[in-house]
Amino acid sequence: MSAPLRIAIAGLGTVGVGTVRLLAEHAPTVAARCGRPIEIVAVSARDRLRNRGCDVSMATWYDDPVTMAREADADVVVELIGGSDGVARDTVLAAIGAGRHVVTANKALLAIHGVDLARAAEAQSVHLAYEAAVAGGIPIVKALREGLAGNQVRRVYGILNGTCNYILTAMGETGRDFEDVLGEAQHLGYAEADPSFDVDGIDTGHKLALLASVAFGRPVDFGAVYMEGIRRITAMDITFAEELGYRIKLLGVAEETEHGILQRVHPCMVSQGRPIAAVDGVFNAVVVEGDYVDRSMLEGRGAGAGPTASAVVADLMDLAAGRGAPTFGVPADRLVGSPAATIDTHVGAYYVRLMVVDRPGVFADIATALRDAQVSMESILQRGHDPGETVPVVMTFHRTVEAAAKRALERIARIDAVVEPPCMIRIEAF
Ligand SMILES: NC(=O)C1=CN([C@@H]2O[C@H](COP(=O)(O)OP(=O)(O)OC[C@H]3O[C@@H](n4cnc5c(N)ncnc54)[C@H](O)[C@@H]3O)[C@@H](O)[C@H]2O)C=CC1
Ligand SMILES: N[C@@H](CC=O)C(=O)O
Ligand code: NA
Repeated sequence: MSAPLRIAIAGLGTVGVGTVRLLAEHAPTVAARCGRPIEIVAVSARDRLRNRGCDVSMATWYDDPVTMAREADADVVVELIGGSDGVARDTVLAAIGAGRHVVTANKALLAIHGVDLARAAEAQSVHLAYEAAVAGGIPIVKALREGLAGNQVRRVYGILNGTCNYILTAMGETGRDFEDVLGEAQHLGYAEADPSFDVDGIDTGHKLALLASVAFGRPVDFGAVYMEGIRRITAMDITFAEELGYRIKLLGVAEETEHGILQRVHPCMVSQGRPIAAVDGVFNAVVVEGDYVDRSMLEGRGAGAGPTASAVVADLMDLAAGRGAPTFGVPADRLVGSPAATIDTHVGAYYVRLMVVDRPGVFADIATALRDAQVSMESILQRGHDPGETVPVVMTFHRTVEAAAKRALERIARIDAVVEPPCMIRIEAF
């Protein structure tokens, strides 16, 4: 058996500890499968004395991960700290500068600096691998880069944030509202350090930008991702969605359109019959639509110590076996910038919930706003009849261009009897 692959781990939190445990527990199979053992030679975290329930006594301790990345006698630095800048970025740059491969779970870092880091890695002839950064344990980066590489991808979409899917599922099952379920989700170890990254769609946006780069062979373009989170979804919307035959999921969608590649993150209504509608709890799923494969879906746990460590170790095993690949599927200079479409060009159907004061003439005002914006209503229903009180009114719009739907909603929001900003959820045809 060849010499061990020596690794240095920066960050011993949820994912770092999961990785240490997996490597200890599966050491013989890992070594057998990649032809050499993987040995942890150095570690770094904030608190040296903390009991993490895993053994890192074989490794040299560094208080500073950047010094470790520069000086430790390691072939690979595993960055599991998090954050798009600061110490995580410095650690990765130091590792690359010292000629070491990098494995990371840090989607925020790669969504913002991915192309520059890929270029830096290529200049040093080292690899930058990040399977854990997108949909945790689901091997989607590898699937896109290798298994589906012969296809022209038309669309890639999925449930990419376990925290949001957990919250939406719990709201649906218990009838509780968003704020009630949020704290519970945060205790499970899935949430980002800043929970708004999860619930405002930013984490999904980071992952989508990486998927879109590999799927469409273009530079990572996080700035072009439209993002909307789940804060405005109520238990009432989930109940209405059920009645209409849908489930509400926070999806990231990257697709080819006549205006360019559109990357969008927002709550979606998906038909109850579609496999992705049944993906619940912390589970993620990614669907790839390609010209030859048609449709392929992968489902699995997108967060948590075990699933994320599974992806980190898979990347390490590739490196141990000499199977490095360009970060985004092709060398950074061969990624081709193509036009980015904006959300206003999106064409689809819409669910709209209004809270209105129940009085004569309101429906007529709504109908006028729709006529003026050239938006065609498919259905409308009012629950409850309580003259003078506020009641929900739910409408669905036929397929229309988003700019027109927005014009209609701006007009509707100005009607006196409409007492809250409308809640609009896009209905997906897939
Ligand atoms: N928790 C999860 O389920 C998943 C996390 N990720 C990503 O993995 C990365 C790590 O996430 P978690 O393990 O959840 O975070 P965590 O907060 O549990 O662990 C972070 C670790 O980094 C260390 N650290 C922070 N600042 C440091 C500094 N200045 N110097 C040295 N060490 C420092 C902390 O001491 C801690 O050990 C993040 O990029 C996250 O987005 C990706 C997929 C799933
Ligand atoms: N906060 C993320 C963790 C994995 O990337 C999530 O909830 O999915
Ligand atoms: Na993955």
